[in-house]
Amino acid sequence: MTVKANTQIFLNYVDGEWCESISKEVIGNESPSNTEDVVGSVQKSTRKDLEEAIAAAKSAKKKWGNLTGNERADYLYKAADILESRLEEIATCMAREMGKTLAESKGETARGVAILRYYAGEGLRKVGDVIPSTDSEALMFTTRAPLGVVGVITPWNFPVAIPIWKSAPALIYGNTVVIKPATEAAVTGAKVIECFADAGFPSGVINMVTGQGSVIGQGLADHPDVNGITFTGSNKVGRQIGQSVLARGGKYQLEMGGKNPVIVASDADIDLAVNATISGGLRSTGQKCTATSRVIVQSDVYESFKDKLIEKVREIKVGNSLLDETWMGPSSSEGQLDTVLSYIRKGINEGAELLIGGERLTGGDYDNGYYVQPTVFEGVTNEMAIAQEEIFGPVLALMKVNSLEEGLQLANDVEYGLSASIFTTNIKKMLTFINDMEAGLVRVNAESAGVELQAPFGGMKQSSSHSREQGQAAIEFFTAIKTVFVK
Ligand SMILES: NC(=O)C1=CN([C@@H]2O[C@H](COP(=O)(O)OP(=O)(O)OC[C@H]3O[C@@H](n4cnc5c(N)ncnc54)[C@H](OP(=O)(O)O)[C@@H]3O)[C@@H](O)[C@H]2O)C=CC1
Ligand SMILES: O=C(O)CCC(=O)C(=O)O
Repeated sequence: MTVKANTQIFLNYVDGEWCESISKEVIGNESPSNTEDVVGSVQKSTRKDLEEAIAAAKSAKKKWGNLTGNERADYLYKAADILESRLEEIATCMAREMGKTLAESKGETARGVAILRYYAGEGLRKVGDVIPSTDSEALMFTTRAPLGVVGVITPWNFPVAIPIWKSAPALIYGNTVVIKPATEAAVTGAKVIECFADAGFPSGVINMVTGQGSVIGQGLADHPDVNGITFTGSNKVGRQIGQSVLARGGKYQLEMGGKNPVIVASDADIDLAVNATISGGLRSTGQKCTATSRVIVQSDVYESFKDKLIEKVREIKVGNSLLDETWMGPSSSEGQLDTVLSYIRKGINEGAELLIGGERLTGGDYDNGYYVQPTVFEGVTNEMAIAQEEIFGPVLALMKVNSLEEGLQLANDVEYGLSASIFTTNIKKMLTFINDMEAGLVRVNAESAGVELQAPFGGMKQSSSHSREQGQAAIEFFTAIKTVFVK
């Protein structure tokens, strides 16, 4: 696309320097709220640019890995302070670039600051255990070694939090990083890397190369000097990355899609369930892997839940992500909008009943962006695409059931297993749900989205590579255990 004369061009960050790609080509990012607003441009890099970044990370890894956790923590604390001081600016950039509302963008940037501080704290926590040896004269214990160079491939839907929740643990446990942010949100990603650069990390410890997924992302996955890859994004790309890394004996971690259910039991607090369904399903325009997309309601409360839900959905204000009155912004891109609209058409064609929404929003300022109405279907059955496939948009599918058992059976009858909620006041139902729900995040009387940085995060079934990120669980991916025997 053409770059407007006043558009800032963001460079790659390699070996402590901001550099132009040898391609001399850039990619311009426009706001999905208003396509006339060009947010900035990033480098359309080549494999040669990537080679340089990986070489820099490889040569920096020994020295960085030999620092104490406390020394590494100082850099993370500095990056956190810088990000905090730029919170307003970076959140505004995120809201413009990928269409999340400004309030949510500020919340996510503050979460990035908190994650950096949390992992800085990890620098002083234990890394191993003393294990009794059968030899009375020996000392046996575990310690941990960093993987080396970690490739970080991130999506556009959390352009601050995800790059940080992957890079911060990688760094504190002694790895060096080459990050490839999602192209659609790479200007925001570059601003996050500016915070790391300004914190004075030694050259080569953190590097960023922007460009196409098939070139830079795949290049990271294929490179023999990249010891581990951590990825969040679609199942299609995730599986491909997993296979590439496995084929060369590297380590990989994949966080992918979800088709997250909420069960509303007959004894639920209905107002709570309605509010949580709306927040979990429609905030961020439904573009979260943890977003609620299936709402399974017991028949005796179905009508009252449905009426209250529709009444609240009708009140949702859709608009430009920068405006205070906006509750829901646009889809992040034209492609994403088209995907959402095509799922809505599929829902109608497959016989689901459209209760509200279903259309692209047009007229006035809407014509300059990728806006879609919040949409609710009923009469959805499990064979329908809208009950099985990740839509990544503001679309809720209502399903009526006669019992918790039937609800759980429907809830588990998908290939995904990321997040799930139940609304009930009955302890037995809560416990049954906690035991029987096939999901990595199981939530009771709380929305399906929203994870806490100090707790493990990841899915079952096709939602992840079965590892966990965040909290102290992150150490399992970013390090290898060494069992030491001393006599
Ligand atoms: N689980 C989650 O949180 C997310 C799920 N999704 C799901 O994926 C769908 C498509 O979104 P999309 O952005 O295209 O997701 P992708 O999986 O295509 O992108 C995620 C990241 O992978 C990169 N990538 C793309 N192709 C390759 C490749 N061949 N090798 C290595 N890396 C690659 C992307 O780069 P680039 O941006 O340059 O293409 C981006 O950095 C969404 O509709 C949604 O259903 C999307 C984002 C997040
Ligand atoms: O729900 C959240 O806060 C995290 C969601 C997430 O990780 C994702 O959508 O990729």
